[in-house]
Amino acid sequence: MKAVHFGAGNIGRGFIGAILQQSGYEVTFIDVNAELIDRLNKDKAYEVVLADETKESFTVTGVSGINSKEHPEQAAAAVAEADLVTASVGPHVLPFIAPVIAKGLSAREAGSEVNVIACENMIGGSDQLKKEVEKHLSEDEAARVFASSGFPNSAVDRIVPIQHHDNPLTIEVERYFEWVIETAHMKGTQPDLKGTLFVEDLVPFIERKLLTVNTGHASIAYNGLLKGYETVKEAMADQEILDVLEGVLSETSTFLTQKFELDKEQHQMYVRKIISRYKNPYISDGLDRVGRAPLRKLSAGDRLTYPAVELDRQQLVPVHLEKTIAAALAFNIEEDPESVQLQEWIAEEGPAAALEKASGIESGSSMSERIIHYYQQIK
Ligand SMILES: NC(=O)c1ccc[n+]([C@@H]2O[C@H](COP(=O)([O-])OP(=O)(O)OC[C@H]3O[C@@H](n4cnc5c(N)ncnc54)[C@H](O)[C@@H]3O)[C@@H](O)[C@H]2O)c1
Ligand SMILES: O=P(O)(O)OC[C@@H](O)[C@@H](O)[C@H](O)[C@H](O)CO
Repeated sequence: MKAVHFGAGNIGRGFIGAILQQSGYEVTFIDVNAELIDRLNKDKAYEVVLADETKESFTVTGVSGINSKEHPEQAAAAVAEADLVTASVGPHVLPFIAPVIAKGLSAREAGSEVNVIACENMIGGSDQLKKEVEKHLSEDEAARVFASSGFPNSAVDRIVPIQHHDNPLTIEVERYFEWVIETAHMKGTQPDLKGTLFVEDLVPFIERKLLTVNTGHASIAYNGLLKGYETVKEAMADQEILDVLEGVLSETSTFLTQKFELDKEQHQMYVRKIISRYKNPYISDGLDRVGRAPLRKLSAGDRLTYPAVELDRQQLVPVHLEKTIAAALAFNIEEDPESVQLQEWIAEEGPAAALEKASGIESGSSMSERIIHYYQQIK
């Protein structure tokens, strides 16, 4: 069986590629990073190390790579022959991998079924990828391609920080992982993927994950940076950061347990497990990585604004989410293009207009005023 995975980065190598290989797939990574692709083709294998007291490691073998910047036709040919296509490139990169996927799917043998699964931190990631792919197909081609290609949404959870090893392929990951895949939009036989959960409706799973793991993470990053910390580990040793984190997760818990009628005690256990993962002493994760792409993180359907606006609609004031949104406005990392853009908007138009542009929270609304009040306090 052949799998093609777009994005040979942290989650690609450290999670999805490893699961695919352990499930019997021969994995071809497609990436634009020449160093990674050349090394994959040279070594045909890489090492995954578990970030805990055991430091156990295993080798992912039988892998190769295609540089889609240099060889887009080879990348499309790999998609045409694949039994499964997956991606973890970041939500904003989906439009750039779509042409190759469209070309590959169009070139498949008539009726040969395949699933394309986006493994990104977003709600409806595969739906979004399908929309991007559709832009590169005529109406007739789209009807033919989508009759045999499924785009099941998925939720992926495993903390993989930025890596610093002599071998650029080596990857250190936490032992914990969760990969949930939606069956509703799947074509053909369900793939047999080790340790993966298949569910009819992904919405409760992706929202629970995004609004717990990622909202919590964002609060540690944005509030931690304000206090001069550089890593999650440093920030987690500060009681004030822990208090905001508890507050944020209590607010998203209120939203999630109501919306999905979750058992409160079980959800609390889930929250406690996530907090213990942030405290993993064997992982050093930069707050700049965790807070990266603040415009995406502040956007209306993402981890901060979405739960805050929903709670506000219920006349509940989500103080901790609002304080975290204010802290996100202050995220100022010059290597991060979205941070640069955000700071330009703030400088040119003021924080309330910048907040509205990023999140859709209307300038002059009571929520905007509270957030800007916190932002002025920070400044
Ligand atoms: N790292 C984590 O802890 C983690 C956990 C769960 C989910 N995710 C999600 O996984 C996705 C990837 O995150 P990551 O941490 O692995 O990032 P990453 O930067 O390590 O990996 C992304 C990879 O995509 C490649 N890429 C960029 N443009 C491309 C293109 N046009 N075609 C092919 N490849 C391209 C990059 O070169 C890079 O190797 C994101 O959506 C992220 O939210 C990350
Ligand atoms: O990848 P992002 O930028 O959406 O979010 C940063 C982190 O919160 C994220 O990568 C987590 O480490 C991951 O989602 C854990 O499963």
